[in-house]
Amino acid sequence: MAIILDGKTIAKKLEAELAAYSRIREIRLDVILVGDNLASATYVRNKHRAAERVGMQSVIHTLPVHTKSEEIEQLIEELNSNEEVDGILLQLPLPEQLNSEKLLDSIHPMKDVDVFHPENAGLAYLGRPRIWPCTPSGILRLLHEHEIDIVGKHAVVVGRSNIVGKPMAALLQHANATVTVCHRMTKRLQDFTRQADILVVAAGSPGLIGKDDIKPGAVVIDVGSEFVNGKLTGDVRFAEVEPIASAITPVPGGVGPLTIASLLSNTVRLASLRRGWAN
Ligand SMILES: Nc1nc(=O)c2c([nH]1)NC[C@@H]1CN(c3ccc(C(=O)N[C@@H](CCC(=O)O)C(=O)O)cc3)C=[N+]21
Repeated sequence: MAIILDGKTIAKKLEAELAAYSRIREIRLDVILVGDNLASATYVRNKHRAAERVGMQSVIHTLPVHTKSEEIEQLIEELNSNEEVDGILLQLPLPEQLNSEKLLDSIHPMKDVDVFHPENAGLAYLGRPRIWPCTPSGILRLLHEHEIDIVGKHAVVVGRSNIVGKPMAALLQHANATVTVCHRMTKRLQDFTRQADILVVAAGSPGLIGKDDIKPGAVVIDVGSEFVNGKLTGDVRFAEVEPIASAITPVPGGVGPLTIASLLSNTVRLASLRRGWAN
């Protein structure tokens, strides 16, 4: 029987802290959503609602699927130079005609809430973070709130994306874990995952991890969130892993809500750095 790491409850707690701050300062997050990807629309709506709950201004720019790169660049340019805008998030994935890297690079580093800009990523990887990407920082908060010790533990991260896997590994290392990173080319994945005291699965591969892939007593963090037959499905087969793990996140209700709370928190942080409110 594992402890269920309830992301919703901790997200609420984080939101309460942020709401207290939003009462003193006006903070604004702008989200750009291109195309009509159903999952993206859901996540963007969740972000908008969370921002409203904490009293933050949230503006969503919904653009049609065939929008030209130049139009998005122009919008980003406007938001970059608009003093009222504290954070800019370009929702991924983008339609295939668009160059994500180029567009993400054009977001001003002081408004880059996702930590995609090389300057922010570089600072974070050097251990001098302005902010950490939303999902990794949410996961660290989750571990911290449940008093799960990280120091000296073997953390295994499955996935090496710029938004989750890479920064997750860096952040765990920063928190003094011993870190192994696995990915789709890893041979004998199970040999690695079975050694994990803390297993973070961010492969985007529904049901990838089962009971034979974990060490009894492991802490299992499931970052997977794919719609399978209309149902949000994680990378971990929860029902079979839960009895063996010591703690596990559910999907939904685990990492997702904390990712959003961290997004709001990152927006506040960048606002205070940019506007000189930082203490
Ligand atoms: N530039 C960018 N930044 C992102 O951070 C980003 C992105 N693009 N593209 C897509 C992924 C995915 N992502 C999620 C956010 C919230 C939930 C979430 O709220 N999940 C809820 C439930 C979702 C639902 O209502 O069905 C939960 O797990 O309980 C999930 C996934 C952010 N992403």
